[in-house]
Amino acid sequence: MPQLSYAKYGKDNVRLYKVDKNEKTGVHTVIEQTVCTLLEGDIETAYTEADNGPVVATDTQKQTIYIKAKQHAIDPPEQFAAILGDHFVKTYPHIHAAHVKIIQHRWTRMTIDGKPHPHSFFRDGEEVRVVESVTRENQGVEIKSKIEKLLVLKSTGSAFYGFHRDEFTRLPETWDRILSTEVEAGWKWKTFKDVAEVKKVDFNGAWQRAREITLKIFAEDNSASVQATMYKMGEQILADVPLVEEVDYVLPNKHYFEIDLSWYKGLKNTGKDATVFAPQSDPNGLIYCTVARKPKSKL
Ligand SMILES: O=c1[nH]c(=O)c2[nH]c(=O)[nH]c2[nH]1
Repeated sequence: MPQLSYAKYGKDNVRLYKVDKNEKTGVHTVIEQTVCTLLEGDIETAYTEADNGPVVATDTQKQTIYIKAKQHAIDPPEQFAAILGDHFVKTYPHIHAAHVKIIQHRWTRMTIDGKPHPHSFFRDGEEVRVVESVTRENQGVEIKSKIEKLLVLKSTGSAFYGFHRDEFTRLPETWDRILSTEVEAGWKWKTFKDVAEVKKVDFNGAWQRAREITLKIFAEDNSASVQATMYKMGEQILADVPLVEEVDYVLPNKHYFEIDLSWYKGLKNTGKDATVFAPQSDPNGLIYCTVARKPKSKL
């Protein structure tokens, strides 16, 4: 006899825009997000007995996002996620957990004639700021903040040598290579007991710090490998943001291949003479790591 072993449901891809208009200065500040809410609880009969009684409609969840966005700040997104989660578990006695994911898109203020423009913005890249939260009834809120889709490249300052070699190995060692990746970085906060506790945290400062650390270490580290460089990033974020328990990175290694052009009039384009490369879309390396304060388990 089959049984429902797990269920959650909600509304995904709820697009949200909020503007703050400073009446005194005329300066507008805009935030655009894509929100997902998913609810868990005593909802089995909706699946097993076609009973819609316990179903807080996904449309209701969407309307709730709009109303709460009007009533509260939506920035920082971590705080807005906690407000939404708290609402769902407190309003509906049969809902015991609320998952909220918020993707915050970039709208960067334009500089016109050397001055910040009061109400015009541009999308400076596909990078997004992401928040994933789970609020559980009487158990507080777990929050993970993330940077995703931050594309970076360095044209030197990266090596890869001394790796294991056997009969399957073809890759030559290199002491100078191009390093490029699309950063996915996440930092998991300690569990907060309620929204009041969440409101005290400087999430925007932490996001800025994590981003600065990622870029600075990427640029300045004389990289021995993706693995060694990403570990340094994780260590530094843990050192700088005390409320963070764990940092993880997922970094694809986007390869740039040398092209031998010696067939054409002896052109030199390899080793130290390499200037024209072939960027590869696939396959790519894919390197994960999680850096925690206390050792939990061996890899
Ligand atoms: O930084 C790297 N790590 C690897 O594990 C690896 N493997 C590989 O082929 N190139 C690289 N580069």
